[in-house]
Amino acid sequence: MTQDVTTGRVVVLDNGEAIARHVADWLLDKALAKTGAPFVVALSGGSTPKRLYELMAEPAYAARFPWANTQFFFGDERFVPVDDPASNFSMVTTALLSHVPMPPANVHRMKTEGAPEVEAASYEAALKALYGADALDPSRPLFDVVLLGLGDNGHTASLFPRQPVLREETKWVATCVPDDAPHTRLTLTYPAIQSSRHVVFMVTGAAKQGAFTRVRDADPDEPASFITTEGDLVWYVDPAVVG
Ligand SMILES: O=C1O[C@H](COP(=O)(O)O)[C@@H](O)[C@H](O)[C@H]1O
Repeated sequence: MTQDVTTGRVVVLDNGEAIARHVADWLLDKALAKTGAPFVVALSGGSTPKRLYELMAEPAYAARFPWANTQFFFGDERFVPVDDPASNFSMVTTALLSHVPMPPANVHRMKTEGAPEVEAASYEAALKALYGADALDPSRPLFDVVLLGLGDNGHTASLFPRQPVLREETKWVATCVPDDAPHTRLTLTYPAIQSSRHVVFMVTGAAKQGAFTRVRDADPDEPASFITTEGDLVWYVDPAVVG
């Protein structure tokens, strides 16, 4: 089922498994179609993306995916040690990276060893090095795909309600200290996410219904209401999300 909403297109699939399988197939097609330049993806944390990563690690899928031509960045990270269970990098490593022949140099984790502001600046420098410029050109998006989730409280990546990072117009990567969730965060900012060919939200479960409804109604207090892209934006949700 597809329906129009304020922000992007909404596709309702049966459950998280169906969403993960659909996005895995779609991502493989996009990756194989990208030739002559790296396929650049910003990965999300979260439970539904985790199943996507597990599917990508399956041998039949992994054998077809162009790992060497792909660059993985992260949309956000909790400022915890790299092996902490709360680390998005740790989750992606366990679900995917430890099973596939991805060149380590193609995986760009958000580091948490130094001060948060220093690590945010360092990550932005890595993105700029890949992009080959310090200014984003709308005709040449930074990311092929940005994967995103939606928190119960309306956050996406680590763009949390009421936080100064929501007003960031210059930086590509910034810190965020949520007042209603644990851990300082590093996150892509709105301008960096906007510099994309595709934004894909994966959202499941009744707990997300309230936040999703508010985003659909363009509630200005929901950070996800302001996600934009130079390309197309799709919300993959299950029936519990739309209610
Ligand atoms: O904190 C985070 O949560 C969001 C949503 O995760 P979910 O498990 O509730 O779907 C996620 O998109 C983000 O990457 C993560 O750091």
